[in-house]
Amino acid sequence: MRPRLALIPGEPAGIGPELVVRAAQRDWEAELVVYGDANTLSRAAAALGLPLHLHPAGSPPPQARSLALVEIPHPHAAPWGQPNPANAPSVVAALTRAARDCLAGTLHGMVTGPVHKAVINQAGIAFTGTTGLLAALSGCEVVMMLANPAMRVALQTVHLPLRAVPEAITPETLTRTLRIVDGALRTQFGIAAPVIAVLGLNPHAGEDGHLGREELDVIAPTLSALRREGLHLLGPLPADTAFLPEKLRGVDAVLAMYHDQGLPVLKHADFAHAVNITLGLPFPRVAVDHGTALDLAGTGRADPSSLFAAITTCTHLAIGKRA
Ligand SMILES: NC(=O)c1ccc[n+]([C@@H]2O[C@H](COP(=O)([O-])OP(=O)(O)OC[C@H]3O[C@@H](n4cnc5c(N)ncnc54)[C@H](O)[C@@H]3O)[C@@H](O)[C@H]2O)c1
Ligand SMILES: N[C@H](C(=O)O)[C@H](O)COP(=O)(O)O
Repeated sequence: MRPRLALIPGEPAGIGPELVVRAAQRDWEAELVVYGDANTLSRAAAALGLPLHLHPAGSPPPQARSLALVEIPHPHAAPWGQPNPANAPSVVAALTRAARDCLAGTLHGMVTGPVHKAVINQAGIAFTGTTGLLAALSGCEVVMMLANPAMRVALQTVHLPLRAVPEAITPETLTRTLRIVDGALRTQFGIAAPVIAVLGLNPHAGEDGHLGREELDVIAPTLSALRREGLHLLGPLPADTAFLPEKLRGVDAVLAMYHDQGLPVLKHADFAHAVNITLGLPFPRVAVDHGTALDLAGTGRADPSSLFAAITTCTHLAIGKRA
């Protein structure tokens, strides 16, 4: 089966459009259908001095390396590096249409470029990220997991202010997260008995309650209950040493309690080849691990490796290969 995947450039003033142009220079195992704005993509191709061939989705490609396009126009041609909130509704519409087509089964997955959360909120659209949008559209509980050749890191809490994190870690939410991660590692990644290393929240995993009680009161008892269900869980582990290479040996994923507990380590280990996978959806969704990089937009200096890894990962997930 040749999977058909949506490819969504994201914020038009960022590096997403030029990364899509870079992807268009290659042959892919999957059929890529861009949900985006032809004018923005053509401007990105001109900025890079690269060819770009687009044809309407549903019609046969007129030549090799032509990308199918579902046209979702942006009302403003925003200069590179200067997002315009007036484009936010069409940015969100591209994500929404692709997700609906995945849910309807006409697409086998979606690959998303970077969006600018603040600009979308400035437009009056409440938006914590594409992951949250997809959870709402699909009615599914989801977990964000980033992965690169060095490690996989899933997040218990994602785009929350730090002060809201402790109260978001409850036996119920932690149980739900760990069941989703364990289930996805088994079914999507083909790992028969996955081992998940669960980090503590506090320094030194709470130091027996002297530096915080979340480990004793919430995390440890939840892990004990889930171990009785057959999950292979380590922890709660002190986060400062959990990522040492010898500690990661035999670990299939790390569960971090909050965004910046886990992601800086993963992005430091290999920013270029990391991807962001949404677990728990009925279709694969894989995103780049980086943001809109407004400082680089239009310069041709943005590295397309994460987008390429996202396309490959989504293809493998869509055809049921181990990723
Ligand atoms: N997948 C996503 O949609 C996604 C992911 C992360 C951040 N964001 C959003 O992007 C916006 C900007 O975030 P930020 O500035 O914190 O992070 P960023 O990733 O956009 O930029 C951080 C640094 O990394 C560099 N960088 C990023 N991607 C690069 C690439 N492909 N090649 C070379 N260098 C690259 C940038 O130039 C910058 O110096 C925010 O709104 C954030 O929420 C979106
Ligand atoms: N937390 C993600 C990262 O650091 O890469 C990113 O902001 C993207 O989130 P969404 O997939 O929810 O847009």
